[in-house]
Amino acid sequence: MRLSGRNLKCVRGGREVFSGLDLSATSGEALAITGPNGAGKTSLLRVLAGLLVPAEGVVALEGGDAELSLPEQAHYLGHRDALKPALSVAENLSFWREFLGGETKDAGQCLAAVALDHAAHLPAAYLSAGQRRRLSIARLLSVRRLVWLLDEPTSALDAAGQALFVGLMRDHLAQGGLIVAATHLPLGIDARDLRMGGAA
Ligand SMILES: Nc1ncnc2c1ncn2[C@@H]1O[C@H](COP(=O)(O)OP(=O)(O)OP(=O)(O)O)[C@@H](O)[C@H]1O
Repeated sequence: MRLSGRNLKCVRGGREVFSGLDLSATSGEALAITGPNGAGKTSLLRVLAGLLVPAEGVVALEGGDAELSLPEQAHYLGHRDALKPALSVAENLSFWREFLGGETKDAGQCLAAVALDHAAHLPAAYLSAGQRRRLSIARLLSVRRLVWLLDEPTSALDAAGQALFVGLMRDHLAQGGLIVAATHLPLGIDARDLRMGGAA
């Protein structure tokens, strides 16, 4: 499987954020998108996730499921956690499993994998920032999708949470997944670097 972007151009608010951008990542590989604030890292991830239409260029996924679009085969983890505060931890995960569909893994195991099983019945509104992040990561585990598009995935995670996430990313790559992650911090796994320019 290979995710690629060719000659991508992104315009936001009438201003060009990037242009002529090429990238690729294959199964088992991680690509770290780095660069200063405002360089366009989030914008690029949103283009790959199908949430923003590029002004020029194409995004393609080769070797995936021909019957599904790229967004249907990708998890997009934004830098804000997409959680419903009134629902419990377990209910949030159930919501995502129903919404995303496809092959799922046992919810209890996924919560245990991010060390949140003890909080399954707690409303998401009561979670700390790091716990919210862990619950968002549980979504990646809960519904099997091979492409992980991650925006600052380790933000708010403590040292134990970061170590745990490194293990989960390694497992994902070993199982044929691929990762594209925008980050200001080292990901903790072997990754190719895509450096974006631009000023804050
Ligand atoms: N909805 C929008 N309308 C207009 N401009 C926007 C919009 N969203 C983002 N931008 C602009 O696009 C540029 C790139 O933003 P983006 O969030 O992609 O950068 P980034 O590299 O992820 O930054 P950071 O490291 O701060 O997260 C910035 O100049 C930003 O102000």
